[in-house]
Amino acid sequence: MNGTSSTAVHGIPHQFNVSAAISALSSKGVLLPVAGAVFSLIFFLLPFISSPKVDAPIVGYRSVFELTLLLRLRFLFGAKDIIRNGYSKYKNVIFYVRRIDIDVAVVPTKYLDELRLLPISKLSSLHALVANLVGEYTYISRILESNQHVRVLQTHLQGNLEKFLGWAEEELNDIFETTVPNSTEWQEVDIQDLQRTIVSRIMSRVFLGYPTCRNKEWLHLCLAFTVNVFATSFALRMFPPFLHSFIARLLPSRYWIRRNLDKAEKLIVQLIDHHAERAAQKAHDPGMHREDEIASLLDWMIENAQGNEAEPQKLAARQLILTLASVHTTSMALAHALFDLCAHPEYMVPLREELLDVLQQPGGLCKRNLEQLHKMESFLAESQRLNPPVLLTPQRQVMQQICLSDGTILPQGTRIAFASAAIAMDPIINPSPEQFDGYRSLHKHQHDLEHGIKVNKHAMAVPDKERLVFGHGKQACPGRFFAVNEMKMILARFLVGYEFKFPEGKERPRNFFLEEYIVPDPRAKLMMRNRKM
Ligand code: HEM
Repeated sequence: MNGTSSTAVHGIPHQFNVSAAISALSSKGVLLPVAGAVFSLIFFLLPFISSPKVDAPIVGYRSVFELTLLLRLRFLFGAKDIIRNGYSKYKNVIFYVRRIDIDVAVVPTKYLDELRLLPISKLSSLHALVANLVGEYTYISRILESNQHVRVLQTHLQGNLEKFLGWAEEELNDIFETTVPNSTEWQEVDIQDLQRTIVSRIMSRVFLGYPTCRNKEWLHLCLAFTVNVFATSFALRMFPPFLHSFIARLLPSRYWIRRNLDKAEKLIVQLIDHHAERAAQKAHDPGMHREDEIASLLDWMIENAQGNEAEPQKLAARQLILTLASVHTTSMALAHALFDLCAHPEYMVPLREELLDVLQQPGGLCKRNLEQLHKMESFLAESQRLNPPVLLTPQRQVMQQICLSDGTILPQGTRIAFASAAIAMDPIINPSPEQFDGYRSLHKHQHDLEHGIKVNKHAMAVPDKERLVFGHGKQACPGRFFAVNEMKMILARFLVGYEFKFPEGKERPRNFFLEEYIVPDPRAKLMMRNRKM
């Protein structure tokens, strides 16, 4: 996946990705290592995988005679059933699943309350992410040096949500004028690619500001980096750690990660210079408003850097990591929502009516109006419930031994995760879980209101034991409030201006699974045309 080509990049993101993994695995740079993996597994890998650290059942074996190697290989494409069966059998106790590179302890949600506020020094999502992405060889381990990428979202993005959503809307207006197909005739559209284009422009506007958000080279980097990171990490995870340094040198995708980072750094240096020029202008013109200085999250990161955080190399890596966390997750969720809308067209009219009603208020797609789109939020939440990006979330690495309230010990080095997707399909939590009910969370909230519970614990961005798609606790996704509003804003534009349907003879595309990651079929398209007003 080269760093300059202008062809569309199909990628998926950790919670962050799977079509990246799928296209990555099918790219010729990775086929060889994948084939080698089988050999490697048989002869080397098994002795190197640490055995379970917690005394808990291991799920998934078909019989006592099944080889562990086969179970690990089956997890590659059969994780959904293995985890779901494990969850139905051991809902309230810890059980293990065997991934190709590690055993993961799946922990029941009864422990969430005591785990959610533990400091990162004890239980770390970052370390789990870095390990999943084989960070030492994909340069992702740089995020362990500081948490600046989380601070900027938790403080500046979250604190100025309205302003950033305003910028998002501006960018969206331009995208709909210049990029989104415009025709009164039905035409087939690669809707996943279109969503990636839209979301990467919006995120770049927020992260780097205007005009970088329209810089083709940067936009390509955003998508290529994720694909290259996933391609490299999936290939490496097939091999025992002692071979990683050797295999990494053979992987073209790893070479391209390095190139992506170098290019990003050059661009960031220009932006740092620009920031310095504006700061100098301000020194001459004290009347200049502070708002003019902070034109992007990058500006905030420069101004609020601690230690060596403002070094261009570090800022560039963090910007790409922010992109990796935000673009594919959001664009995939939007693609799923449109697939679900076509599969359940009865929702189109009520969602559109709610939207047109809200748009009677001044402010267009401002935060206040977006918050009124209750049906749309419920619909998006249902689409995510049935099509989450990851089956096991949140994931954490135990950094120091933890003793749980019932005496259960989680030893240092244990990888823990929650069976988020299986929980969402639990009929006690969500009756008739296989059925798509676009108003499910709306009805739950209405039911709560009737019983005097005013707080909306069913709001999409509020992490809850029964809804873990954005993680949970202190380390839950720091971009989730922006993400939900952004998705509503984009879906609203499509609903107002367009009609959709599946191509002739097609139905809702199935999802692909790779380990715990889920992606929509990367080949799936939609038909769209301008709506007659
Ligand atoms: C539908 C869209 C999204 C989904 C489903 C999603 C999901 C997640 C999940 C499950 C986590 C891990 C949380 C945990 O371990 O408890 C996470 C982390 C993260 N997300 Fe999101 N996310 C989305 C959009 C975004 C957006 C738009 C941004 C940026 C504005 C963002 C930034 C991040 C970052 C930086 C992290 C890593 C935090 C860390 O390093 O600990 N995400 N996300």
